[in-house]
Amino acid sequence: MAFSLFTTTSTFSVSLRCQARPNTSRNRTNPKRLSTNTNRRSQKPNPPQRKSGDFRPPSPISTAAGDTATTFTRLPPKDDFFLPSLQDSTEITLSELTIPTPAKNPKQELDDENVDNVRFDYGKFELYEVDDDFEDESEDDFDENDDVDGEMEGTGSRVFEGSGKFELYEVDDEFDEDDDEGIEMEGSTSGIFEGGDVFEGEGSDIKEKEKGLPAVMRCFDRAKIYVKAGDGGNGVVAFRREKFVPLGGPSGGDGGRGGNVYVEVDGSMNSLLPFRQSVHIKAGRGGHGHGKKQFGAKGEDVVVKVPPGTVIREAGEGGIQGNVLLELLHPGQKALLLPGGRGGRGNASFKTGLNRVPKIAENGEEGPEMWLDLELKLVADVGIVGAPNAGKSTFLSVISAAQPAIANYPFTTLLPNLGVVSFDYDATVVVADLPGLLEGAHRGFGLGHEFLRHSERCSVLLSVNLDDRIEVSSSPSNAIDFLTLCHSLKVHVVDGSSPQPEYEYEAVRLELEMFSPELAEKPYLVVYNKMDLPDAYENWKTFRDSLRSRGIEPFCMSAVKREGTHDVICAAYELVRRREASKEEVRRDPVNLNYVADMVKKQRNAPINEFEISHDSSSKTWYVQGLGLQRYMDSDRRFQHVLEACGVNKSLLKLGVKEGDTVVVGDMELVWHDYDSAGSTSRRKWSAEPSRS
Ligand SMILES: Nc1nc2c(ncn2[C@@H]2O[C@H](COP(=O)(O)OP(=O)(O)OP(=O)(O)O)[C@@H](O)[C@H]2O)c(=O)[nH]1
Ligand SMILES: [Mg+2]
Repeated sequence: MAFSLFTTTSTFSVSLRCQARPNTSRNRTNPKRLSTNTNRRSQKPNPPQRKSGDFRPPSPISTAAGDTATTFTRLPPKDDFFLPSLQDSTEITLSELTIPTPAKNPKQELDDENVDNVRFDYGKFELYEVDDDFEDESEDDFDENDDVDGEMEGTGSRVFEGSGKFELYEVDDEFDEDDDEGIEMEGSTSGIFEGGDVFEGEGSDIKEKEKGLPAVMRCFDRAKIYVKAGDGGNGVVAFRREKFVPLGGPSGGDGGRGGNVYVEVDGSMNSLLPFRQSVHIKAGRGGHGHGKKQFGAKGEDVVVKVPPGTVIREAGEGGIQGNVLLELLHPGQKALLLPGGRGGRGNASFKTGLNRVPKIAENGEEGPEMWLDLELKLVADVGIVGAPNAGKSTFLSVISAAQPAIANYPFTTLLPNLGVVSFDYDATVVVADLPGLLEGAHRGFGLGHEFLRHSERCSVLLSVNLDDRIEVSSSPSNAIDFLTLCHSLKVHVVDGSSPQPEYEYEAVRLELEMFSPELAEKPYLVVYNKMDLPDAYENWKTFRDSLRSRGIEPFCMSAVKREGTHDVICAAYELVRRREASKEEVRRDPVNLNYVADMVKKQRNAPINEFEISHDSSSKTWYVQGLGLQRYMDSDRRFQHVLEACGVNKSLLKLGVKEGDTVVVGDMELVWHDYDSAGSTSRRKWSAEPSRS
């Protein structure tokens, strides 16, 4: 009985990527075309020459002597600039409000078409290497079966090392991503340029809207990166050759292990912005072994620095989120994410009493690789929520040294502001002032989900009520996403001067609940603001009674006059402290941050005699699956011994394998031959056969 080796086709994803490249784009016909354009663009255009007869506008300011004076333009004050109608109107519903889009400059009325044009549309880009000798496509004999392994390495490492030549070209929109493994590169680059919206599982309309936001308004709180641990170096076959040392024996050293990929929390980071630039992160590969029993060098480790509050997931597909791998909250936390591949053994390691001249060596193990989705959730103890214009930023500016923008129009705050409130030497509370919430925030209205998500981590939410011109028709908008970032508390600020403060309070609350019931369950304080205004002062009692009837004791304050603010923040601190104390018990179990690496190691060390066999009778194929078996697939001869030793052959025979059946083990296809010649009863013979086309 014997297996004959059939094929050992490697199925690295990257190999496909390389194969499909020549057919992908029309630009392939002349890959240097865009680089030429780039050069051209870098040449400054000549300024238009004024002809003698050109109209020259009269100078707006002229001195008596007739000299032209310099003129300066000043922007109108903010109050005039944004939603001027608010100043006069008596009642406006929040649902009627829209966020000021940067493209919509009141001075430059743009129709919808123009607005679209103004948006930041970076298109899709793909990077590929340009061959120096590449002149004409007809001469390009691209052989798909070329050493793919080598190309894969070259492409990856050169991206980061800056060597080699790369060109940026635009990819056709109709380009079918499924046909080409280049998707990997493309996916990453679009991840760079389009921020997090690509990876969200939200409605397409929301994605559209986010694309329109300029970079400063988008939070860089999502990123998609590719990490790869280094491959192990190969072991070598070498023999000691020295004068006066006859038959020196095997001396091939082992390969070095590949570099590890670590993830570390860097307290000085507050966004995932750095991952716009570097998406592919690879650890170094281990050095190969050498003669004289010299071991290869270890591959260089890489440490991926992330801000506190980063959640790391396996990259999801088709809008489905992958599993959470790690949640890194505290500065200094460091996790081993992917361990480098083990170095292969050199022939010196195979020397035994029976085989004193081994001529085999192992290849290094491949380093594991994966795409990761990173998501940053701000870590604050207290989140301040409320309808727009309630006075949230004013409150933060009073209780901390933070200086957020404050103005009398909604959506002054577009990104959360963090402030640290110090009570004592070691007692501090981090407070996040979140953008205002509007009706529909839980569906992404306003700045919607982006902000709600961040509020999840706040311990306590403070809620500020407004009173003035704004009536909240039914719910909040922006801040909800950021609330996810606040640890344990929210302070709900209500504008006391709004016509119906209770209604506003209810609307914000409802929006929080609709976004996440967990979020709504977090402890919160309700603060009635703008008590210095007569309307607010009058409405206070009604508001208080209405909340008391529901078992909530609201606070009142005037943030502008700094009255009542101290009580609020002290109460918030007390709540945070209590919550932290209750959390201590939960934290007793130390979190194993290296469990991903442990899983990878476990898979590597899987015993070879654990395997499963399945049979497809229609194609007469047997499938053998076993993680441990795959370790030995580098050497054909040895692999067949392994199959024998670990009992795969016996099991197949028991199950009824027949002459000519195909046996698939991992990437290898083998053909089963019954070999039972007289005189060699127990010996099995293996013969290699040409691979199947
Ligand atoms: N009279 C009075 N006005 C206040 C008080 N607190 C805030 N304001 C005013 O209310 C307006 C809005 O204040 P902000 O702090 O920007 O409100 P916000 O809740 O942060 O608003 P958004 O960021 O747009 O959601 C500003 O003009 C403040 O001066 C207060 O206690 N009394
Ligand atoms: Mg604000």
